[in-house]
Amino acid sequence: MLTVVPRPVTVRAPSKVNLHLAVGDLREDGFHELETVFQALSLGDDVSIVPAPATSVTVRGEDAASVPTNSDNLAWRAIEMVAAATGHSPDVAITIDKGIPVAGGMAGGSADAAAALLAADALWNLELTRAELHSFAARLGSDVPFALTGGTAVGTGRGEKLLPVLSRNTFHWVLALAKGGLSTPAVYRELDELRSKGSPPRLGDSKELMLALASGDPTRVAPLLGNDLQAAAVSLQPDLRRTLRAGVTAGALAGIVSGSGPTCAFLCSTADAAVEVGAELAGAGVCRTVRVATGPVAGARVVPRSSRGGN
Ligand SMILES: C[C@](O)(CO)[C@H](O)COP(=O)(O)OP(=O)(O)OC[C@H]1O[C@@H](n2ccc(N)nc2=O)[C@H](O)[C@@H]1O
Ligand SMILES: Nc1ncnc2c1ncn2[C@@H]1O[C@H](COP(=O)(O)OP(=O)(O)OP(=O)(O)O)[C@@H](O)[C@H]1O
Repeated sequence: MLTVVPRPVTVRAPSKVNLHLAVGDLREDGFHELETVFQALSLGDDVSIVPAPATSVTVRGEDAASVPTNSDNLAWRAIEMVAAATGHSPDVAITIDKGIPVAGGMAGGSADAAAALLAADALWNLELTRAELHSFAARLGSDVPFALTGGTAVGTGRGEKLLPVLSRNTFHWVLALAKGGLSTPAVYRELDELRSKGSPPRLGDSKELMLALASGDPTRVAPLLGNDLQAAAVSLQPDLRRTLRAGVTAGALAGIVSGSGPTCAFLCSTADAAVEVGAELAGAGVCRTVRVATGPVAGARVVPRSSRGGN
């Protein structure tokens, strides 16, 4: 008798940088009201799922050891959520190939959650609508909806309400990965603390940035990059100040802390400039390692079997 061996489904999801992250006041539900402009970057994670006797998570890659392999993992939670809502068994083996730094402010866990949602949709032939996927995503985390949509988008609410932004050209980034991670809630708490003690400057709206993105000119975009969480991340990890300076000294157009940090993102004028800035930063001893990346890229996508290595 012929037994049908189920084929794994693999989904690739992007990381993100916040080009503009204006943090409003703390809401009653514990979240802050945001106005943010996200850009999806080419550094990504691959998440594969295949039916198995029980749910499990295996994580591969440089930062694998610091990622939970139980039901705390956001990919596991995504599978459980879709399974419960659609009457499927959540028994799948999940494999995550991490290219996104863990606890780095680049939405790695959120990317895995978004990838797992799409993988469940494909494995179980659910044909979920974009609205249904978005609703699952928003319940999993504020950054998860953007990992599904990708591109460049403005996020409001706690970051989950998205509208696409016109962005011409490909931008070239250097990412300086830090030695440790930063906890997102701790960084938001630190910002509240800084604001209770004084009046750190607050970003305005993102209108100028939108025009610069539409022009596609990185020299217009660079001076408009801004992140209200940067002061809080630097307060918790003062070494980041040195990293930010080193990137600009190395020739980047501008540098910012990515999201809640501690990854620093440097916008460069060309692909060649990014390689040069990356090499100089790597030699300056101001970070754990560097990566170059481009943006914007697409949101979470099923990887066709023909373009997968090995299986
Ligand atoms: C820093 C950013 O990455 C910028 O895009 C996001 O705001 C964080 O998004 P995330 O990691 O998906 O965060 P969530 O898992 O939704 O929330 C984690 C915690 O971060 C804080 N949080 C998050 C989003 C938000 N708008 N306000 C907040 O204060 C809250 O303490 C919350 O309990
Ligand atoms: N699949 C996952 N990948 C990475 N971390 C995960 C995952 N699932 C749960 N976590 C937990 O979430 C924490 C934050 O990890 P993550 O890489 O998502 O941070 P981040 O990139 O700073 O998030 P964000 O930018 O969305 O604030 C980790 O320390 C880890 O304990």
